[in-house]
Amino acid sequence: QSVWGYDSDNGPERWHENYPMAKGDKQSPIEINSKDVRHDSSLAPWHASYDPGAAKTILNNGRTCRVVFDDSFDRSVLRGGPLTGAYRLRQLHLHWGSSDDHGSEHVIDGVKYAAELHMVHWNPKHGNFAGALKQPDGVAVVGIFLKVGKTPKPEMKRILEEIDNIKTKGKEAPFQHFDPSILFPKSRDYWTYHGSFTTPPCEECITWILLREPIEVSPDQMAKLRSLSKNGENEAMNPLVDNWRPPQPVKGRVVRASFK
Ligand SMILES: COc1ccc2c(ccc[n+]2C(=O)c2ccc(S(N)(=O)=O)cc2)c1
Ligand SMILES: [Zn+2]
Repeated sequence: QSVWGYDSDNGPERWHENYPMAKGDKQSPIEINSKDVRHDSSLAPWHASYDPGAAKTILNNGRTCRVVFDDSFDRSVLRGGPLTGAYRLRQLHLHWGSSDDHGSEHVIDGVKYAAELHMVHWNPKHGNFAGALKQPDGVAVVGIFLKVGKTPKPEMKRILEEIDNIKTKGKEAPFQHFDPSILFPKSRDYWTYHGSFTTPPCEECITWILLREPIEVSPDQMAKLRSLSKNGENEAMNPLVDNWRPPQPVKGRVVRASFK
């Protein structure tokens, strides 16, 4: 069974063969065009209250670099914005390109960012993550765009320093005392719409909250991400890059903005 990936023989164009939801009408990512966005003054601000002690490990699963958090109780939660109730932070991960001019999954007015960071939260009213995947209000993902610049955010350093310990697929390292809210940009402005996981099985259970202001990373921080391998330690190095799904059909969905 050909496991899904981002190569020509198992990439986004073929995911629907094993994961039919990939052809649904609420798929993510999407291209956001400001002219089609509707400012919604009733949208509340969002709030994250994360416990740095909830961070557990960082791992390379051959498709992304992921930081995992303890989500066994309401320890690190996201509230407000378009959400009802508190959603528990489960993991964060990234998508990036082979060069700085692309790599993000969502595209804003034609702009592709070098990378996109996803903070994944789930709604505990559905019992557990697996249950939440089956609900339209099951999951909330905060998306932060990364652009390459000269004043990199020092907080990204922490994640990228760990990269040396998880170079190959399957490698995991302890990653503790980390509060991911330090990665948030100054502005709280966001777009929100209903969509799906951007990886198989592509369930349509996600309330997306995309932050308007990108954060900056340095060229060598991007090079660090690109030094991860898709393969295991006893296999040939195969750079883990271009792990992004292209924009999917909007199909009449409305993207709302918290800002004018
Ligand atoms: C059974 O084990 C799993 C484990 C993880 C699963 C998953 C099903 C869907 C998404 N996930 C994810 O964790 C996941 C995948 C994609 C995204 S994304 N890129 O933020 O849409 C977020 C979260 C099943
Ligand atoms: Zn993602």
